[in-house]
Amino acid sequence: MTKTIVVKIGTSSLTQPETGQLALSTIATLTETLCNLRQQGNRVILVSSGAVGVGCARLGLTERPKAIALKQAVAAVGQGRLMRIYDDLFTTLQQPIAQVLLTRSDLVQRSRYLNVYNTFKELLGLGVIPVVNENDTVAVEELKFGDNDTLSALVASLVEADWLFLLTDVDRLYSADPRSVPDAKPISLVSNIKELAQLQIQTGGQGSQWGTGGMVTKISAARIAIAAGVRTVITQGRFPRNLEKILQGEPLGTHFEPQPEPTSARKRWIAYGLVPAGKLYLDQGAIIAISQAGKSLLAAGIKAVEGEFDTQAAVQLCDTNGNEIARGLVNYSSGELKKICGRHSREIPEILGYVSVDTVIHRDNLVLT
Ligand SMILES: Nc1ncnc2c1ncn2[C@@H]1O[C@H](COP(=O)(O)OP(=O)(O)O)[C@@H](O)[C@H]1O
Ligand SMILES: N[C@@H](CCC(=O)OP(=O)(O)O)C(=O)O
Repeated sequence: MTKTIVVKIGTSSLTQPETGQLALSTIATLTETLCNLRQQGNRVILVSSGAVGVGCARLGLTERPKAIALKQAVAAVGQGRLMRIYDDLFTTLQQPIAQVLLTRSDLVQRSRYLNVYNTFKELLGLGVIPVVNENDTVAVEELKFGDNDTLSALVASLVEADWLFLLTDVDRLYSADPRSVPDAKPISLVSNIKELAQLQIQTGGQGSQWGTGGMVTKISAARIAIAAGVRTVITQGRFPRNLEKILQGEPLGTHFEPQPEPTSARKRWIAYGLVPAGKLYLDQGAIIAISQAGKSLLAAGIKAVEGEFDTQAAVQLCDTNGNEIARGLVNYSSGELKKICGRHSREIPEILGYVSVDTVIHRDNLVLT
């Protein structure tokens, strides 16, 4: 049966760790594998990192730049090289590809979000393999995906993919970073989000020399994807042929089972497409009301408000320790909320001097994260 498959490959798999030069055999095998998947009738999207790494190698830089302007310049050099290599390899196998460079702002505005969706739909309908990356050269700090693990999960969620593969330089997820904890236990299956919390996985530092987020971003990517009903697998990038084996049922890598009832597309956009502009800290009663009883959020349960935002902004809903529980679109600005937090809904007209809605966030605009 035809499947939609999103494959994300990290810099650590695309380049040789010792020299930073391209790992040509890996890229060639990945190309062949993705073409095979296409020929079997699947829709395939490749999310490829490497612009900064390849740009560094091209310019003889031995470290990933920290200064933003330099990183953006280096990415502009590397992205072109990367696409050239992909296009040469895919063209050898008669497979058309397309470059899709995204920034977070492309997903924040609903009309642009839908536009991106339509473009992917057309490309996949044409049998093209879109090669996606963050548009590093123009992305501004506040509106960045920051890492391609998150980007790939958002793309998989957008196109409602069946599979998301996160290819990296370890064969699977472990209970702790196997580089520093040699007896860390391999994890083969995560059946639901609750289990993920119970596993208490340690993710150590920032990952390999050239990678960006380490395992932290892969786990949060898996959360986003499984909430959208996408089965997610973390596996080793050095052996791209394993993708076909996994699709045939071999138990390789770490599998995250998709949520049985995926969150709706609009709620996914609220939770992960939008960039939260502030935080509301909730008392225990409000947390139970929104998370267990499926209720809307009322002003009475808000203990504190953080950030400056207008009505209809996306905010994070947290417990008093700052742990995020949900996100939603507010019916009041931060200025109004600071006045009415902790107060009963019937007091709102008197405090504000005008009549407005009872709910601070209506349950239709509220999504548990
Ligand atoms: N719990 C863990 N299980 C597996 N790997 C981990 C874990 N915690 C941290 N890591 C590290 O994450 C690295 C992969 O992340 P990263 O370097 O960002 O890769 P990529 O470039 O593929 O995105 C691994 O090399 C590994 O050292
Ligand atoms: N957009 C950046 C990659 C960011 C990123 O997430 O890198 P990685 O951790 O190697 O997947 C680039 O192309 O260099």
